[in-house]
Amino acid sequence: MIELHNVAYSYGGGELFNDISLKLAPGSFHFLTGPSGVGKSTFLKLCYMELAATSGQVRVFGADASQMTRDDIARNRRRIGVVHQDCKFLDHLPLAANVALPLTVAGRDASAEAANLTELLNWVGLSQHTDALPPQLSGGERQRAALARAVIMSPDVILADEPTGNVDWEMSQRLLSLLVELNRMGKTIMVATHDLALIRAAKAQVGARVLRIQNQSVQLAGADL
Ligand SMILES: Nc1ncnc2c1ncn2[C@@H]1O[C@H](COP(=O)(O)OP(=O)(O)OP(=O)(O)O)[C@@H](O)[C@H]1O
Repeated sequence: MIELHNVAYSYGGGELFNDISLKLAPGSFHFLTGPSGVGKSTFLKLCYMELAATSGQVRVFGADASQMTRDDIARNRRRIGVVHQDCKFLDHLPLAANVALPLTVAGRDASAEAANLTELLNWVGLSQHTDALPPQLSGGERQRAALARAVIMSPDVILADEPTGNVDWEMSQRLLSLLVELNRMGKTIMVATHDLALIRAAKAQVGARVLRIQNQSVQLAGADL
């Protein structure tokens, strides 16, 4: 699905990553961990082609990201659902319209897919809040709305950046179970988190692998977690 071959990345100062090689196989579930500032968000951005590798090759759905046109990148990105760390919404639009936004942006008729939208909002437990404006939602509701927005285009891959960052344990378990359910449906998942308790809880439910960023590299963590 997503492959990195000898990838390095630098924002202009020192190298953040050096010589990373990794494959995200279809249907896999990975956690990406490491201390704050180590490069988890940057790594995800390389995977969804928000950033281009300084050297080496990122291959997304079989194609070299550096050779893709802007249209290719846009088309391939629709197959990747991203849950951003800060989950921004358009505050003047109700929740349902915010979740449906990727459909609208892709030129699809959101009203024709209203049944799917209703089902999706129900799945994340937000059917009572469809008309609420984003500022009226709690942290956990916003995170679940962000997850719904990330999956509305039926992506093959879901990349989530600290999806449980600002929620309590019960809500983080609920978000985790939604991600596990998506994985069971065949989606490839990568979750960046520094929450080791969440990783342990997930390992009891799903065959997740844990990648740790350290020494400018990404390594498979052992069973010590
Ligand atoms: N646009 C940017 N320009 C320059 N440096 C940046 C930029 N974005 C991030 N960085 C730096 O790159 C490093 C990695 O940042 P990144 O956000 O990827 O880390 P992270 O592991 O996701 O952190 P956190 O867990 O705190 O979200 C940090 O030192 C950060 O300051």
